[in-house]
Amino acid sequence: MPWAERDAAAHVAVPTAVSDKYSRGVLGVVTGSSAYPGAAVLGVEAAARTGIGMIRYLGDATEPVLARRPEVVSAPGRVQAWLIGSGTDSQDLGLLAALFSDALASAEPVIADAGALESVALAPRRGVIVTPHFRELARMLAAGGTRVDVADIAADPGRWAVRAANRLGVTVLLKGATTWIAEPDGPQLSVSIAPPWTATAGAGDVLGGILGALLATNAATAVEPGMPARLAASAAVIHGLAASIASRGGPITALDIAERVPDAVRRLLSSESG
Ligand SMILES: NC(=O)C1=CN([C@@H]2O[C@H](COP(=O)(O)OP(=O)(O)OC[C@H]3O[C@@H](n4cnc5c(N)ncnc54)[C@H](O)[C@@H]3O)[C@@H](O)[C@H]2O)[C@@H](O)CC1
Ligand SMILES: Nc1ncnc2c1ncn2[C@@H]1O[C@H](COP(=O)(O)OP(=O)(O)O)[C@@H](O)[C@H]1O
Repeated sequence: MPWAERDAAAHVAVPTAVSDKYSRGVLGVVTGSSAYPGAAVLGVEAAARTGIGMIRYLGDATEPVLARRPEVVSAPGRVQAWLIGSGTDSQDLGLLAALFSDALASAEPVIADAGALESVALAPRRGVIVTPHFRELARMLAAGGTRVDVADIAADPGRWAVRAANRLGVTVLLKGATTWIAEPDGPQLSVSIAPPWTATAGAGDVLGGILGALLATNAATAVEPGMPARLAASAAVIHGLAASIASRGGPITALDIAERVPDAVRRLLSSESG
């Protein structure tokens, strides 16, 4: 089922007069590495610009993250959701492996991307959302004993997203020109609003940050049946809208997308109230 702008608008948590940074929601972030520090910067930037109470960054790229976003806290503590894995390599995790395991063993919702995808296979549960592209999904399925060519996934991505959700036991957001979302025994959603200029390095890291903010700020309902898929699809709508606003028919960078996220959220909220 296509997920529309009005559907996404209903999943943006708007602060009120009684909100404070903790009641709005805190996102824990374990992303980035010496090989890919930029992925951490992009995810944090996008989460901050989606609207969130606070971000705790606990990965290996603290210096560039704080240089870009001094609002970010690098001390451990309570969080309402986790974003793990963007900009990491599953073969070279070092101390990050334990942080991934802790997040997956917690009760909080978790987005697992890139180098954290393999950790999920060991600990699937409700409230975990994986965000692979086609190659990453093929690798995840192969690790679970299902051999599939990347070309086969590309030929029928919607069906593979549903199959993967049911086989892996987690919500799958499969990235591409159309983003397909499937929750085990739950909603099957799709979003096709991003312009092809979105196919650029780091755009997926930005999506992870947007989704992290939506999970943390909707913490009270985020793991209820159907909600992981709806929040994931809402993040894809905000991402695609931000990319369209940034692009206006021309080229964009991932950071351009993150910087236009407030405009995308504003547009969703004004169309909802109008
Ligand atoms: N700024 C950043 O820090 C960025 C970090 N990223 C991180 O990079 C890591 C790897 O992500 P990928 O999606 O690349 O992982 P994949 O493992 O899916 O892609 C790598 C594959 O692409 C192939 N490849 C490499 N260069 C190629 C070229 N010029 N032409 C054709 N094929 C080529 C490689 O042989 C390899 O098979 C992840 O941790 C991801 O989060 C990416 O998001 C890009 C931006
Ligand atoms: N042809 C396309 N048209 C529109 N959006 C696309 C297209 N190709 C990729 N995207 C989007 O761009 C992002 C790419 O993410 P990803 O593959 O993880 O790249 P990276 O790892 O470099 O961040 C995803 O949100 C995906 O849905």
